[in-house]
Amino acid sequence: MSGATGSRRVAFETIRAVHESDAYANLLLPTAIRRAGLDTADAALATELTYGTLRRQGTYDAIISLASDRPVSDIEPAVLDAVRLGVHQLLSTRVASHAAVNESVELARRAGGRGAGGFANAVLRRVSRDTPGDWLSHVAETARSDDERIGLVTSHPVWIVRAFRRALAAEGRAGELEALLAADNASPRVTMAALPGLADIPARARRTPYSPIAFRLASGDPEQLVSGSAGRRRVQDEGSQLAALALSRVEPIRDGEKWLDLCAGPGGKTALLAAEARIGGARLEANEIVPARAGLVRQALRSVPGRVPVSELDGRTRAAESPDTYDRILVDAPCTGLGALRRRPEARWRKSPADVPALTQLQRELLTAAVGALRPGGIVAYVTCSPHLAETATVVADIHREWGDAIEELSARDAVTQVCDNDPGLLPQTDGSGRAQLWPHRHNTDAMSVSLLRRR
Ligand SMILES: C[S@@+](CC[C@H](N)C(=O)[O-])C[C@H]1O[C@@H](n2cnc3c(N)ncnc32)[C@H](O)[C@@H]1O
Repeated sequence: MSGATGSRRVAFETIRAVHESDAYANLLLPTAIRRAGLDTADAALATELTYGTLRRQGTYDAIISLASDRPVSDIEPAVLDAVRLGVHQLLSTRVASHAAVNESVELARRAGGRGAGGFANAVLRRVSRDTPGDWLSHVAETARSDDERIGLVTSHPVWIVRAFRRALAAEGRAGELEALLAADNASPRVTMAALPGLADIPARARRTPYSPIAFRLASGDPEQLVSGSAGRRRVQDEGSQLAALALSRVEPIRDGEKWLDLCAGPGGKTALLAAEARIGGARLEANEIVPARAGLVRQALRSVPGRVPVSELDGRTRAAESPDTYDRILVDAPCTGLGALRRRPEARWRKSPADVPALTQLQRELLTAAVGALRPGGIVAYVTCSPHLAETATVVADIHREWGDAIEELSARDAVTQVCDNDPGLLPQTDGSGRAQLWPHRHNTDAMSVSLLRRR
């Protein structure tokens, strides 16, 4: 199977797996594309259809509900996915309408029989009669509040709209909310890192504005570059690079320093810290609670000469076992991941506000355990791939309350800025903290938050 039909089938089956078995599109898609034997152009189409349909599902469901005159919860899930895929092609791609409709009708018919095909046909023909702009207006009219309108039009759950607005307001930029939400709906370019001291940025690559080790390929397959360099050139978001470098370069490394990466899986930042430690003469250790992910950390570390022990413990226990030991600790905490919605198309529909309290409790416990494992003078970087204030500013404020004068906050904004090739223009936080917040719409990175705390 190949061609546009093959692309649509791969997209449909991937979307089904995401909804049926909680699969991750970014993990499933490469295998599905390989199995279907898609060429580069068809693989790109399959990727766009899968990611676009999943990202914009909130908006499309509102449109389908209007066009079919029934709530989407009343539509058989496989048929609904076929219709969503059709709506995406009609409203957000240049795919010819007849192809979008006919192939989605066929997918719906195969999934649910002749009646389902007829239903999909009626809904998609109704959708094809209005422009994308008209549909956004129709959907906006159904909203009961301004936040709901923004959520429906930009395809974000309302709680995420609100969390983002608060995080932007914490630097006086609530007015950037719609730009941020729009950035979440665009496909990010693949960013790579050349591990310091082990690989150079390839001559044909384009530099990115901030990280001194980051680049993007104008053409070619990033995975080939990764395997061809034995992992010394790696795929890594520029924000993740800056978070790790902020810790490793916040001050000169003294020979023999002890470093710990407490929540290391799958090991992207561990590999970078290992390369930095190797240059500066520090000794890195890593820890990851999930054994399979600890395996990925070991794999990532193969690209860096030298031994980095990887333990598989709860980070709270791991840190508590080594009081007053480390000079630098990275706590890249488990979080909602709201800062990486561009790259994980289904993520916004998987998390809920109910997930936040348990995560923030764990984040506080990991961070306080890490502070306890620092030597006097040692520094912990508390990093989240989320701008949600409950996971960022509030966790750090709680740790300040707990540790009082025993810790001081360093300026993570200065530390990140110092590392950058160009000034990222990181904005001060209204809470007066030194926290650095990166943003997809401003920096073209994930929305990483970095705080640096020194133990006195
Ligand atoms: C945000 S990810 C870390 C990403 C990683 N630093 C990188 O750059 O590749 C957080 C990790 O923490 C792990 N984790 C969750 N709970 C943990 C705990 N209690 N102790 C240690 N690790 C934990 C998760 O399995 C996950 O791999």
